[in-house]
Amino acid sequence: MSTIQIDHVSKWFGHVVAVNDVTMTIGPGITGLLGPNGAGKTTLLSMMAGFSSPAAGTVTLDGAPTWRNEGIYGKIGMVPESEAMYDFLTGRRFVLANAKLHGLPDARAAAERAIATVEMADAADRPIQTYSKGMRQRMKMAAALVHDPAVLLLDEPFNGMDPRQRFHLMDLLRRMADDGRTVLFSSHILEEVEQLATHIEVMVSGRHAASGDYRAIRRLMTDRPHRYRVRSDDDRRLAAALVADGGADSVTIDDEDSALHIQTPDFGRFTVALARLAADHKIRLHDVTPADESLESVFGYLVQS
Ligand SMILES: Nc1ncnc2c1ncn2[C@@H]1O[C@H](COP(=O)(O)OP(=O)(O)OP(=O)(O)O)[C@@H](O)[C@H]1O
Repeated sequence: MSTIQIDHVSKWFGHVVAVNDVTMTIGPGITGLLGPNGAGKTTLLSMMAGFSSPAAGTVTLDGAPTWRNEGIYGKIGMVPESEAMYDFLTGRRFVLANAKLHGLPDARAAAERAIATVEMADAADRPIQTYSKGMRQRMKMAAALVHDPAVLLLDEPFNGMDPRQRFHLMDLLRRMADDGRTVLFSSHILEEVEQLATHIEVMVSGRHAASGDYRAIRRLMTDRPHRYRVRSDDDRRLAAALVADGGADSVTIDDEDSALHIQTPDFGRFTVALARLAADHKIRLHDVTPADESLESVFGYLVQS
């Protein structure tokens, strides 16, 4: 089991601060590195992989610096976003070349194993230029997995994939994580991260904006309004009670949806008040659903702040 520690890391290109004093820990399981274009995700990944140096701070893998440390290449597999792949080679030769670069004792067997893992054996003798986007991505994965690394870093791996390819790659990454690997993938697509990651790190404009489970991130932002959808056996009486209580910014009765839509500045106080008011007025609550706990809205708040 491996852990990457990023400690007060900054990196700039001329006047552009790509990564600004970022500290985070990436452990086993699947972590989603989320942020809009230009947030600094690729720059951070390349420092984790040991491809570039931090201008300030340190990036370590299991305590050893990733920069200028050949030893870490045996532990990390990186799937870059770029499409460059020596298109004239067959998939098999491409993966085998990577196995040889790693100096593996039985490069051929390692390449075959990696190709089988990504389920590309049938297409392995075709030139890469004949592959679809999803097939290329899988061969890039095979090349990154050829030395059986403990850490897998993927830069925007789902870009340009159709839903079936996306599903396949998600399944593969879950299997990698189940084997105890540390898997980190970057994305600017909220839905991808929400579906796959057990842990999320959010970058906005080079800064580390949030960390953790996305619901927990949402709750941390207590100064933001929270929206709930509440269904009960008497929505009108419940709405009146909530308005009288004063804990909500707005209460709307949605007849079409047969629900109340409530916005409150303090979710902790609201959830306690809601249960108390329902009991006091003998109103049965059918369900209480946070209406804005999708990653999309979390991200929206973070980008605004
Ligand atoms: N080699 C470079 N030279 C100059 N500026 C760079 C270089 N690499 C990155 N940048 C700048 O650093 C910032 C962060 O870029 P980075 O590629 O790390 O972001 P990102 O979150 O990966 O975005 P994307 O999803 O668009 O790749 C951007 O403003 C980018 O223009």
